Amino acid sequence: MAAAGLGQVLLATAVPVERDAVARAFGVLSSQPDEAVLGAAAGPAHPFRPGGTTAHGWAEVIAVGVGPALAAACTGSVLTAAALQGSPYGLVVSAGIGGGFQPEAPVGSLVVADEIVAADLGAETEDGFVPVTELGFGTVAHQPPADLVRRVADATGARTGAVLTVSTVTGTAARAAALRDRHPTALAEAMEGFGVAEAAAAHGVPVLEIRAISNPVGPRDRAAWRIPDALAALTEGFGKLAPVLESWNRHDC
Ligand SMILES: O=C(O)c1cccc(C(=O)CC[C@H]2O[C@@H](n3cnc4c(=O)[nH]cnc43)[C@H](O)[C@@H]2O)c1
Repeated sequence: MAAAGLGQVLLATAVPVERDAVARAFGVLSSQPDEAVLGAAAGPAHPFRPGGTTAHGWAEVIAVGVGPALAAACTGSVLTAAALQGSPYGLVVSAGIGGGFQPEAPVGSLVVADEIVAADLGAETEDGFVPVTELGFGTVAHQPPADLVRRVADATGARTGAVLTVSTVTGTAARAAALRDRHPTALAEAMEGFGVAEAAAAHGVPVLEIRAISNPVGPRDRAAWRIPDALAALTEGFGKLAPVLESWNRHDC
C-alpha cells in the first residue's frame, strides 16, 4: 500500500459533544469554539471555522457539522488548508454516534466501516431505488484500507461492516428493512461518513469511519437514544485506538 503515514490524523465528528468524547480519549479538551460548528443555532457566524484539538501532536479532533454536505465542505476546507501549509493529513476518520441495525450492532457497541456507503444518493423509481452510479454519475461507496480496519477491530472489539450515510434518520421498520435489503452487510447508519470520505478522496487521503451505537435503526423513539452510553463507548474505543492510529501515522502500511 502507498505511504500513508506522512501526515497527521484528522478526526472529524459531527457535533461538539462527539468531538469532546473523542478528545477525552487523548486527555485533551477542544479549542474549537462550539459556535463555529453549531452555525445558525448559535448565531449568524459561518458554520465552521477551522481550529481544533491537538491530541498527542499527531491528531486533530474537529466537529464538522451534521449531514454529509456540511461534513464534506468542512472536512475539505481543513484538508485544503493543511495541504497549502505544507502539512497534509495522512488519514481522515469520521467518528461519532450512530444508529445500529439489530441485532448485529447493539446499543453501546462500536462499529468500524469496511465500506462507507451513500444510501440515499440516487433516484426513486416505480421499480425501487436506483443509485447515482447506475444513472451514470459519481460514486456511492468508499473503501477504507482493509488492513487498518482489521487493526481497529482487533484493538477495540468493534464489529466490522458497511456504515450507511443518510440525510434522513431512519424512523420506520419498513425503511430499516429496505436499507438492509439493499445493503445486507450494513451494521450502522449515520449522517456524515460519506461526506467526509468524499472530501478525503478528493485529497487522495485514506478514510475510516467509526461509530458508537446510540440507538437502533428502526421505528423512531428519540427518548430511547442512549447518547451518554454511546459517547462513553466512543471515548473508550478511541483510548484503545491511539496506538493503532499513531503507528499508522508513523509507518507505511
Ligand atoms: O432527533 C433526530 O431525529 C435527529 C435528527 C438529526 C440529527 C440528530 C442528532 O442527534 C445528530 C447527531 C449525530 O448522530 C448520528 N446518528 C445517531 N443516530 C443516528 C441514526 O439512527 N441515524 C442516522 N444518524 C444517526 C448522526 O451522524 C448525527 O450527526 C437527531
